[in-house]
Amino acid sequence: MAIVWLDSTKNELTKTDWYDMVLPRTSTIFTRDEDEHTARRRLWDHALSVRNTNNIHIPRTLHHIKALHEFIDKANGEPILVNDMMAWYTFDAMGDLVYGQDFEMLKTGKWRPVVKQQQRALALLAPINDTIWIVRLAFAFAPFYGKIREFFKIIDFCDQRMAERIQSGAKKDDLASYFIEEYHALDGQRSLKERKALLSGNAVSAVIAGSDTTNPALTAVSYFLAKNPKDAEKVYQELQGIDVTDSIVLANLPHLNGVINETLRLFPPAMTINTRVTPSQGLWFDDTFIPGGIRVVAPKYTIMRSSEAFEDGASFIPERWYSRPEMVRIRAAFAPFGSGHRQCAGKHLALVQLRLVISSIVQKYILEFPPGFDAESVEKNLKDQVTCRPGPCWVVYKPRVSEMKRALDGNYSSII
Ligand code: HEM
Repeated sequence: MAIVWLDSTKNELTKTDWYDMVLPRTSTIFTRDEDEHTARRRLWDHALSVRNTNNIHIPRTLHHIKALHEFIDKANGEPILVNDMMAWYTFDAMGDLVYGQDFEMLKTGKWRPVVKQQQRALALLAPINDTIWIVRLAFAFAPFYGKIREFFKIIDFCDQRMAERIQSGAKKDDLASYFIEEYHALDGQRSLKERKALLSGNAVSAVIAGSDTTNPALTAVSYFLAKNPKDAEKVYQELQGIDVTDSIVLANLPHLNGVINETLRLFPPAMTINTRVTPSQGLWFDDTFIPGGIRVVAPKYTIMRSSEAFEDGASFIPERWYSRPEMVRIRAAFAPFGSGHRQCAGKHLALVQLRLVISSIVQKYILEFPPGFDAESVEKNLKDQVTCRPGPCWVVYKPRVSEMKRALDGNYSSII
């Protein structure tokens, strides 16, 4: 299976020049050197370990989930543009996780200009993803030109937050503390310039890799829940009598996790980005010889919808993940987080966040599309812009209490 082969330690595929995009900055995601990757990855595996995620990062997230509910309540039943709301939630939560600083977009209900600019810059970069040398040239010779300047602003923004974080000297349990520790630990082994590039690369990787992926996943799951009320109801039934802040219990709810898997399968946040290049001597993939220096990609969007791997692959069927396993023909084809030694370092954090946010929302609200809204447009307008961008998705969140009250009122009036 191509997805697994791409990052198998058994072959010598390496990352393409796409990963040079933010040079001289580097990090576990941006380095193309395998030994350097192993060394840098250790820090991320430690920082985002299951233990740290459950004990440190997730308790911080609960505060942002509360802000998300307050935002929904403020809308008072008016349609909400889910794409914006989830972008604000994920950037606020990642700002806190990385720097111990809430970006407060949910609270203000407004974009931080720098985050909006970064999204626009990624949209611009998308069509020239495979010719990253054009982007590098533009970065080198026209850094102050329009959209390119916008891309740099998010980097400057992350660097400024990191500088503030270092200056404050505070000992915090955020991700920055791990990056700063590494910065100091490499003193004497690496030049100051290299250490600064690593510090900056780590901060940018954390904010972008952590937010721009969880954000489309949460938008897409809201779309599927509004589109498939029976599935939302099944999740609601599973949540009866359980503590929706208990991430261990949530990990074992079959329909909730089926909904998440189906969302990540049909709208994979990283649709095609992980490109690799073949070694100079070339290599075999099954019976196909691929010469050296060729870029290869296993596009998740296409593979995860294929009928070879999934029966009725284009349909949203959460049951295939628990009661209808015959509908998953090739299990290894499901790899929204990548696979092997380069797979997502934040997989556990992302899954726990998705389970917490979705279950807390389903427990409290019924999701519906506003009258006249063309729901199919969310999928029709889906774009691959480094990460996945669902089309604008408008949803009304009806509090379940008022639903219950309406039903009761109805009963009373029929009795009277
Ligand atoms: C639903 C959410 C997420 C999805 C689907 C996802 C998916 C992926 C994928 C496919 C890769 C491989 C990219 C490549 O090789 O080019 C990756 C790498 C990575 N992700 Fe995620 N990600 C998610 C959330 C997160 C979160 C919350 C973090 C936390 C900061 C994170 C941090 C990283 C890092 C550091 C890497 C680089 C790993 C390495 O090369 O060693 N991701 N992610």
